[in-house]
Amino acid sequence: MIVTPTSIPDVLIIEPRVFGDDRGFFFESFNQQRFDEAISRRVHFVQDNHSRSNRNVLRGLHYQLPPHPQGKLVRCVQGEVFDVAVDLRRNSSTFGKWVGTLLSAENKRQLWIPEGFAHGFQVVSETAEFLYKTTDFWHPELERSLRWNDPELAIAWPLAEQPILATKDAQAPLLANAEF
Ligand SMILES: Cc1cn([C@H]2C[C@H](O)[C@@H](COP(=O)(O)OP(=O)(O)O[C@H]3O[C@H](C)C(=O)[C@H](O)[C@H]3O)O2)c(=O)[nH]c1=O
Repeated sequence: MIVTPTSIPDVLIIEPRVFGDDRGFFFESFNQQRFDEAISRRVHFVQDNHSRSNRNVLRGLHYQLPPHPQGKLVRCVQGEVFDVAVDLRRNSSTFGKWVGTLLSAENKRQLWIPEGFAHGFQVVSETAEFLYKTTDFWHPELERSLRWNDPELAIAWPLAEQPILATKDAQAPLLANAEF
């Protein structure tokens, strides 16, 4: 697999080695040993999630507060999404900065988003199915949202029209007022 740091070095793009033949394709979507080597630490995923969304749905930006922040290994297995991570680590030189990349069934790319980041995606295909592994369990009492179109973040979402949002995301606080 090819591991490429993004402009926020701890956020990694992972491209698996895909084996194609006249039957189709095979690839290892997760290998504990190779993943730990890629991020230079032992990671223990405890939960797998799967969501399906229609075009222009924007899920996020979400994160969990300490003591249960979630690291996420995300991928798109049908359709295509623009996936975004925002650095909320107070002592980080890239605090408040974001990175984004297109994840699709076609490119089979994955994004590793460490603990301390807000995460979200916008669907750019007719539908998209999104899978991700998390390093801690869901703690709804610690879950927080960050406004997707906060001018301070200035995330370059790909679709111009108003996205389809959950109420909690439409009403999410700006970074200046967020709790983290
Ligand atoms: C996150 C989560 C949710 N739920 C339940 C709670 C709701 O009844 C239902 C939908 O939850 P929500 O609207 O929060 O789903 P998303 O908007 O896709 O949330 C996710 O969106 C962004 C992209 C993320 O990175 C987060 O992991 C996650 O917050 O699933 C669970 O039962 N377990 C869970 O781990």
